[in-house]
Amino acid sequence: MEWLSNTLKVPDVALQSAALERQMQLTKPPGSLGRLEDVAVRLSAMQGSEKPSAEKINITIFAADHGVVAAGVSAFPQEVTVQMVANFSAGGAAISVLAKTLGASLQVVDVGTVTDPGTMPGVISRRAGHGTGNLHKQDAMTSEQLAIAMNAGREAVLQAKEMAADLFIGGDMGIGNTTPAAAIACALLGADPVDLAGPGTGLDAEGVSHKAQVLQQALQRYEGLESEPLKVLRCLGGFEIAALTGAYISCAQQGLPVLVDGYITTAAALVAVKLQPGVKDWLIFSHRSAEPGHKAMLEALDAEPLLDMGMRLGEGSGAATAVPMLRVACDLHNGMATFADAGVAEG
Ligand SMILES: Cc1cc2ncn([C@H]3O[C@H](COP(=O)(O)O)[C@@H](O)[C@H]3O)c2cc1C
Ligand SMILES: O=C(O)c1cccnc1
Repeated sequence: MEWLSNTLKVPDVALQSAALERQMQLTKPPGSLGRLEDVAVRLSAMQGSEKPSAEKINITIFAADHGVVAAGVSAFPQEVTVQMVANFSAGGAAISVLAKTLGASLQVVDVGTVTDPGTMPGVISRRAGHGTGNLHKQDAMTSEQLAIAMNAGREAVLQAKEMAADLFIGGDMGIGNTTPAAAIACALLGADPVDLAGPGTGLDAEGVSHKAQVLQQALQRYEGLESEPLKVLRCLGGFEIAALTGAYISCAQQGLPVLVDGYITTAAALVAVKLQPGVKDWLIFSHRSAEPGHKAMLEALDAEPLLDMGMRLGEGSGAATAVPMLRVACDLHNGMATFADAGVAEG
């Protein structure tokens, strides 16, 4: 995993200044397009292009199972993970529909569901195991498994780069994965599980309180986690979260902008940024999940997402929903006339 410490690219400062300058010259009061302006300027700097674009989107969903489901932390049974992999492949999931709407490429990487889904169209097998160990009682994974999962993320990004994607969206599928996501956030932020555990797929208040207890017990087994992001990922994470972390670091190494999705992907982003702070420059945060603990993670990352739609699905669905906004931002940036072009008087 030496690649983890490879140098990150840095967004182009000259293009950022040029894009900012252009925004000031477009026929509108400066700043009047609000965050659409920021996003176009950031994309221009990240893509190293005077004409930012969000047309060619690569969506990769990482799917895996979680031993901690045995502790009763999800409203849904574990077999749903592999059933949803089949649903992605058949085109019936929310993200399948969104990918079609956006004309985005969609692939699924199986990083370790409990049962092997076998060969399916659009599903790549990079299995690190048959689900993680139960983080309530043991380390979630071994170092070897962590490396397989993180490499799976890197490989997906290299492919996205090869197909000249403008933007990378990572999605998650794994019943129980709001628990490792919360565990990671608690460990890295020194937060209390009571504040970060939420209903996920639909636990009631009693279920949420049980989940917080499971998290509390899991966290008690470790010390000094705040300064050890890789250990946090290995002991308290999941294969798909590790793959997403690897993918985000890889995007920063390749200079590929990322649209971060919701709760689970933000936990992966948190690990990536703790490992390599420069990753943050490549992340655009798409939406605020309805999962209550998302807010704390976003605040820790000093991130203000574009949308707040009450979504809490995962799969990359929140990020995909924000893509039209990025397209609008790019079209405005690239297509509007300047004051000089249009002969409009400046203020
Ligand atoms: C049918 C279905 C489709 C999903 N797609 C994403 N998730 C989301 O919900 C799960 C996390 O919530 P929890 O920790 O409560 O299990 C993950 O699989 C996540 O991707 C789904 C969940 C279900 C049930
Ligand atoms: O925001 C998310 O990513 C999320 C929230 C609940 C369940 N699954 C995913």
